[in-house]
Amino acid sequence: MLASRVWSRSAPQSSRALASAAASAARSGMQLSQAPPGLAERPCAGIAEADAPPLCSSSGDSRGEHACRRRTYQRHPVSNRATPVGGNRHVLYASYLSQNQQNYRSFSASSDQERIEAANRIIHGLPRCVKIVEVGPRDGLQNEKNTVPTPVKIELIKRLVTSGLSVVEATSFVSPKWVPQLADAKDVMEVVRNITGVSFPVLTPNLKGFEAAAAAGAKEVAIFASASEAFSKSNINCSIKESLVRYNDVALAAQKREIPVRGYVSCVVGCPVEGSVPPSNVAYVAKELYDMGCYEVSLGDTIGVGTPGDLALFANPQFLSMP
Ligand SMILES: CC(C)(COP(=O)([O-])OP(=O)([O-])OC[C@H]1O[C@@H](n2cnc3c(N)ncnc32)[C@H](O)[C@@H]1OP(=O)([O-])[O-])[C@@H](O)C(=O)NCCC(=O)NCCSC(=O)C[C@@](C)(O)CC(=O)[O-]
Repeated sequence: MLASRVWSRSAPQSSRALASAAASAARSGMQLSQAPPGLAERPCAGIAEADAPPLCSSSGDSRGEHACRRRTYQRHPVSNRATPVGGNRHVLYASYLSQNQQNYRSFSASSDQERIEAANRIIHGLPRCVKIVEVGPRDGLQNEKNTVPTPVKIELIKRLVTSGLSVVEATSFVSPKWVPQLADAKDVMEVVRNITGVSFPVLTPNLKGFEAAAAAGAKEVAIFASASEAFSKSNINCSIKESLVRYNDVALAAQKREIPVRGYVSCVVGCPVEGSVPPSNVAYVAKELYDMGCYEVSLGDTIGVGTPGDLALFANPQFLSMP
């Protein structure tokens, strides 16, 4: 299964916790988020701003049904302009991160008692909640050697929902020539679109996919660019720049229909073809996706090679303004 790490709501904590959460994300589709500077943040329903923990991964979807405060770069899903709320969060986050780096340092270089105290500080600093975007029915099944029958996919989705997941990426409206395993996207959506209280985003690589998804009743779509040129070409058969042009068309079409769009950036640390990927590529693609209207942007350590140091970089408030 491929990895994803979001940057949309929530604030990262220590670099190690962040990395470990991102590593989990790589395996399960759980997504972490952190707000880049100048982007909107908004509280989760259920917790007053003053009570909110300084850091929080997000949970659930944009409806805010979970009682956590989301630090989000979330703008209104279909608006092109972010509305900043609580603008000092990045400062809070930065000081938090450096405090936790100190905690880790004292953890590794001190007495037992000091280690216990440092461990407690780290544990207390863990996020109160995380957003889980379950991507198994899409990201998992797209790689199956044999195509899973549609009723089995639907049953899988239903069981995932029953387990309490509130965002389940249901399928992809991609070319069946490229991903035959998901050629039944319309049939899957036919059923799951009637399940209420859960978001079922679907991947749409182009306008054709978006139109098909919308016609099938998709209420949320996801566009997926890459920070690696080689991965972009092998995954969606076009350059990063070309993909952004396509995705801009999708974002505009989605905006007209008031369909929220999530963004993915793949290969944020490493690419199976190119090797290491410059963080400036990630910043560029993430910002483009955000600017075209994505309400959240997932940063994917697609091949799971990130280290705490790599991932902490994305938590830096200056990350988006990297040259
Ligand atoms: C992007 C394309 C379509 C370009 O593929 P292409 O071959 O360059 O496109 P094309 O425009 O030349 O079209 C080729 C054929 O596909 C059809 N077609 C074209 N578009 C669609 C569509 N939307 N739905 C259905 N059919 C479509 C089109 O009509 C045509 O059919 P023909 O005329 O030959 O009969 C193709 O490369 C593709 O579908 N790629 C998707 C691959 C994919 O799903 N990858 C997901 C991998 S996971 C990932 O990306 C990372 C992520 C998201 O998980 C995050 C992370 O973990 O990091």
